[in-house]
Amino acid sequence: MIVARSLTKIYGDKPAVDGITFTVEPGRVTGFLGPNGAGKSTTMRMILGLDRPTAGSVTVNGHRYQDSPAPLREVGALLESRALHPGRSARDHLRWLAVSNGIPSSRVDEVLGLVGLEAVASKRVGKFSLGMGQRLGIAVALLGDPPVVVLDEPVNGLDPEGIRWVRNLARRLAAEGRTVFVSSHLMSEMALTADHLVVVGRGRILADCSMSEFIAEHAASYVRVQSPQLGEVADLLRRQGLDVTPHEEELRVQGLDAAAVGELVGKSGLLLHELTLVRSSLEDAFMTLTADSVEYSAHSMAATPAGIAR
Ligand SMILES: Nc1ncnc2c1ncn2[C@@H]1O[C@H](COP(=O)(O)OP(=O)(O)OP(=O)(O)O)[C@@H](O)[C@H]1O
Repeated sequence: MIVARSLTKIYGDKPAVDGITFTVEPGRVTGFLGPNGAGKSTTMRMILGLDRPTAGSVTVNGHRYQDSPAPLREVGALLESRALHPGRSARDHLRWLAVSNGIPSSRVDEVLGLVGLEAVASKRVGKFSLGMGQRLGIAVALLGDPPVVVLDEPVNGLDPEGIRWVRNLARRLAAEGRTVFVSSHLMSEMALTADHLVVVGRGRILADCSMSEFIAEHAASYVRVQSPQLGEVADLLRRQGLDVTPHEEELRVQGLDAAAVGELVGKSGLLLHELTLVRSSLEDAFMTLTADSVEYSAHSMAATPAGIAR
């Protein structure tokens, strides 16, 4: 379990992480979601003792990471910036880490198999593609068979098969009872992977809830109704207490599902030309939630078109 309390990191006079409190529970995948610059990597670096909090604290299984007697066996991590010796093979890199952390070298071939790198285990890591490098990073994270796994943007640079593999791996690790904390700036990715979400923007928590609560609260849906008798249909539905918004040549109806709206209109003898459930995507919900927290948005670029052309 990871517990952050009022965790804060200030660079210069700018808070990168601004007093956040959250818990990452075992047995589920917790998605750490936020736009670029939201403070995800900084938070993960503090979890792993690579950055010192300006204030507040974060503990892994009850103590600070740097106080752990066997850190690699306690927390496995994939961070964005990896320090790999380019001349070393993948197997030698893992062996070196295993030996220096008291992990049996038999585990090296196990993790190479787990991440699908057996065939290139002897290749120099300097020659690895981005995707192979990500797989090696995940092999490092799993080397100590840790109960807590922290993955910073693990799908970066992966092809669709690799993305699916990471997703399944994260879910499997959680099903084994581990604490799995995965960062991403893509809601669509998290929607398929995470059971729980911690959403951050500009170093602050914007949401901390289950995936299903997030969907229920933020992904709005309505029934689109088209009819040659739009005014009468609107009156009928409003009399039933429904929330009806005229929009161009259609009505947007909230409060009942499409079938129930259709039955109501059908019973009244009014004509219907279209009845569709429209769900705003989770990506839209995430964009709306984080709109004020995005550091570099397309709007600021659009305001300076000359700058883009150069
Ligand atoms: N070493 C540093 N020195 C100064 N500022 C930093 C440093 N590291 C991060 N920052 C700033 O802190 C803020 C949060 O950065 P961080 O990398 O944690 O965000 P992130 O959510 O991981 O985003 P990304 O997905 O772009 O990496 C940003 O404004 C960033 O510019």
